[in-house]
Parts: sequence; C-alpha cells; structure tokens
Amino acid sequence: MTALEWLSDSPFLSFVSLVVLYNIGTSIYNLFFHPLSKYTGPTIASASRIPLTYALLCGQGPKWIRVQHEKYGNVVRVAPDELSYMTTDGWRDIYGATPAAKYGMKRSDDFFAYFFDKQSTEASIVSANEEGHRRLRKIFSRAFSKPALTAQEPLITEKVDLLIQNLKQAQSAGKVVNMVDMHCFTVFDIIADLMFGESLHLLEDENSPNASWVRSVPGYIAASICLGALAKFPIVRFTLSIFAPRIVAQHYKKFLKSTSDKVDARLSLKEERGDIIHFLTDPNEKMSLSRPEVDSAAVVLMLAGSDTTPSILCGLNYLLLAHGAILAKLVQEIRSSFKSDEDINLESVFKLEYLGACIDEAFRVYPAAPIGFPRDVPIGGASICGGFVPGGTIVYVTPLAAYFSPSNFHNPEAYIPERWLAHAEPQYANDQKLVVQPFSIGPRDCLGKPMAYFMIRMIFCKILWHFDVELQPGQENWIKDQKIYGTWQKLPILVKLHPVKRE
Ligand code: HEM
Repeated sequence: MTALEWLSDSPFLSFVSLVVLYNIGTSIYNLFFHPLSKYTGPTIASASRIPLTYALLCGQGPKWIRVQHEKYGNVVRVAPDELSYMTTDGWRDIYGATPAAKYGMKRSDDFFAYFFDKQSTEASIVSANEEGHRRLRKIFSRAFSKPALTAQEPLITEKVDLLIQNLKQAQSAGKVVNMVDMHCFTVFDIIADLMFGESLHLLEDENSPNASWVRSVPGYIAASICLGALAKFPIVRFTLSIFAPRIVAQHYKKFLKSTSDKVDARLSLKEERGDIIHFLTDPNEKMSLSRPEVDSAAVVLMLAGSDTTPSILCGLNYLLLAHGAILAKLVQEIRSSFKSDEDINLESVFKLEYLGACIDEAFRVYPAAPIGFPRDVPIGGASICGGFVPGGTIVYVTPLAAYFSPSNFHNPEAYIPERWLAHAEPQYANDQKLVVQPFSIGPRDCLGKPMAYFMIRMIFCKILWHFDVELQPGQENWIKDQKIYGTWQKLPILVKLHPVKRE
C-alpha cells in the first residue's frame, strides 16, 4: 500500500496531513515571501505565531519580547505579521498625533475584543471609530480637565483619608497589612465614587462581595488577553465566535446591568457633585453623552483606571521599601514640606520634585502597562522608524523592552530616581527619558493622567507623612516572580506600620 493510498483510507489522517502541509506551506511563505521577511526576529516566530502566543499564555509575553529586543535590536518581528519597537521614534510613528494620524493607524480591534461585549459597547471611547472617538474624546476631556480635578479633589482626599484611618487601625492592632489590597481598594472606591456618587465601601469592609469582585479584575483582564491571543488562530477564532459571545455576553450583561443601576442611582441624586458623571452629562454643555454612552463610559473608566493606577502604587510602594536610602530621602522631602496633614492638597503635592522622580522611575522599572498597545497599520502601509511597514501589520512599542534597554538607559536594571532630576549626574545625560510613556501619546493617549498623578502623589504624601513603613522579610523577588497578562498579576506586599514620632 502506498503512503497516498494509506492516507486516503483514513479521513482523520488525511485531515491531519492537510493541516500539517498547510502549516509547512504558510511557514515557508512567512519566512521567505512575506512582506515582513526583511525584518529580523527569531526564525520560529517569523514562521509561526505559536512562540509569541505560548509566551503570552505563560504570562511571560513582554519578558519574552524584551529578550528578543536584546538579541535583534530596536525592531523585532515577534510573529509573522507583528512588529515590536522600543524607541522614542517608535512612539511618535505608531501613536503620535502627526505621522500616525496621517497614515490612519488604528487601535487593534482584536486587543479589546474579549474585554467587552462588542454589541453593548458600540458607543465606547475605546472601540469607537475615528469620528465617534473625536466627539467622545471632547466630552470626556471635560471630566478630566484641571477645573474638573479641582472639583474632584475633596472626593479623592476623603477616600485617601479613609485609607490612612484604616492603616492607623491596622497599626494599633499590630497587624501585618497587604498594601496591594489597600491600594486597589482605595482606587476602586475613588473611581466608583466619581462615577456613581457612591463608594464601593471596600476600605470599610475588605470581605464585602465588592472586594472579591475587585480581586477578580486582574483575572478578568488575564482571561481577555489570553482569549485575544488565541483568537489569532483561525480555528480557535471560529470556535470562540460560536461560544465566546454567549459566555461573554451573559457575564457582561450582568455586569452592565449592575453598572447601569448604579448610574441610575447617581443620576437621581439632587445634590451638585463635581464628579466625572456630572461633566459627562452636563445639560449646560453643547455636547454630552447619551444614556447608553454613560453606561459604557462607566464600564470603561472602572476598568481603565482601576488596575493601572493600583499597579503603579504597588510598584512604587515596593520599590521604595526595597531601597532604604531612597525612601529616607523621600520621607525627608515629604515631612519637611508639610507642617500638618491638612497642608497636603492638590496644589502642594505637585511641588515635591523628588517624589516626582521616584514616581517616574517606578513607571520605568515597573510599568503600569507593561505590554505594547497594538495598532493596525492601514492598507497603504506606513513608515515607522525609517522603514516601510505594509498594511495589516500589527505594531506597538513594548514598554518593558524599551525601559530596560541599555541603549535607552544607563544602568537600566537599577531603581535610580536621581536620573529624573533636573540636575542629574552626567552618566544619565544620555538616558532616553521620552521613551518612558506610561500613558501613551497622541490622539488616544490616557485621559486619566492628571487624576492618576494626583492620586499617586496624594496617597504617598499622606502614608509617608503618617507612618514609617517596614517591608516584611521574604519579598525580595516581588517583581521578578510576577506574571504579566496585560497587567501585572500582583503578589501581596506585606508591611508593618509604625506611627511617626514628632516632637
Ligand atoms: C497609572 C495609571 C494609568 C495608566 C498607566 C494608564 C494608561 C493608559 C494607556 C497606556 C492608555 C492608551 C491605551 C491605548 O493606546 O490603546 C490609556 C487610555 C485611557 N485611559 Fe488610562 N491609564 C491610567 C489611569 C487612568 C485613569 C485613572 C483613568 C480614568 C478614571 C483612565 C482613563 C483612560 C481612558 C478613558 C482612556 C482611553 C482614551 C481614548 O481612547 O481616547 N486612565 N490609559
């Protein structure tokens, strides 16, 4: 019996053979004839998407990409149709207002496909088309402007004070505190209050159902990222297209319903509140959001701000505690700047230079968004970092690769806030500070940046003004041991607090 006769006798083996032949054919095409074949990268990754997907599913995606950049340089072909960059020019050409906008670089639909149920979020700022986005962005910008932040200051301060009160209770009870929970609860309580006029009361009751919901958010993000990565394979995409909408839509509708009820409750409040929803729905403005748009804004904002902000708070918290001399310098700046707790406010927290440097360096060493936010190159192609990239390619800057590259930073592995100071030592003169863009750049950059900076500064000024904080032993590898699924899967940060002794 010949091999062909043997195969034709078994339909299953014929199918498997066809799949194998198809994959060999595609790999040969990807390696030698694909328009991206001139770009370098690991051969196996240029032939097939499997290595990148495997790394992503293991929670090692950005770390794997970082290693490839160390081998192949500023631009790497990380999958047959995907390029990762790590330079300031990469940011400009992929996300920036001028060149990227000119070529119509678009946020990749696939990336957010499993975060939201598409039908219910047609009106969302993250999935809107260019024209819809421009309108939504104008309305959203009002809620994140300087006057808006001034109006929101008392609401934010109230929650930070509640955090301090909680920490005082834990300290007098001699408890070990998990700062990851504390930071997550504070930020979720703040954003919920700004959206719904109602706190989630996480700081009051860490065992409430809301608290378990908050703890489940990183898992939700991880699942969405993994599904998005798997959906790049046609067979998985087909299967997901049958089952995922039902599963996702079911959960999502429940989530949307509870969000929508909370929005109803907020809209029925008679009191004047300078919160986010006030600015989004202000009837005195020419443009404001429709009711379905408000629901979808609530979902997007709860997710957009509520994992990234705790990430940087936790990263900064850990890095300071792990670097005693830096912590001491920051404590000195904070305690000498404020006579009393009441002096810590929106205006005063932005005056602390060393705190700013500690935050910037924490964004570099522990980027709140460590993965690249993907963009699709439009049909006609685009010029990125001086090279032509054909239409349909997925492109991004990978922060973790850019921020740790010795070509961008002197001594990149170390946490050195001093490199960010106006009069930094000469060895940091060539640091490419503009490559650190935690909030992205361009027409779709982060709207919550000023609010996030205010929360970070306020929280650290108050914590370090009230307490001496001590890291519990055995947490030396806190960063190294974490997996990344879109966002860091944060391990607990266990600390003990001691009241500051003042004369
Ligand atoms: C440290 C904290 C934060 C970081 C690192 C961060 C990072 C980012 C990044 C990188 C993007 C762009 C995503 C892309 O290009 O596809 C983004 C978009 C966005 N962020 Fe943030 N974010 C933070 C906090 C917040 C907060 C507190 C809010 C609001 C409560 C917020 C609201 C938004 C919104 C609405 C967008 C979409 C903007 C648009 O599409 O025009 N973010 N954020």
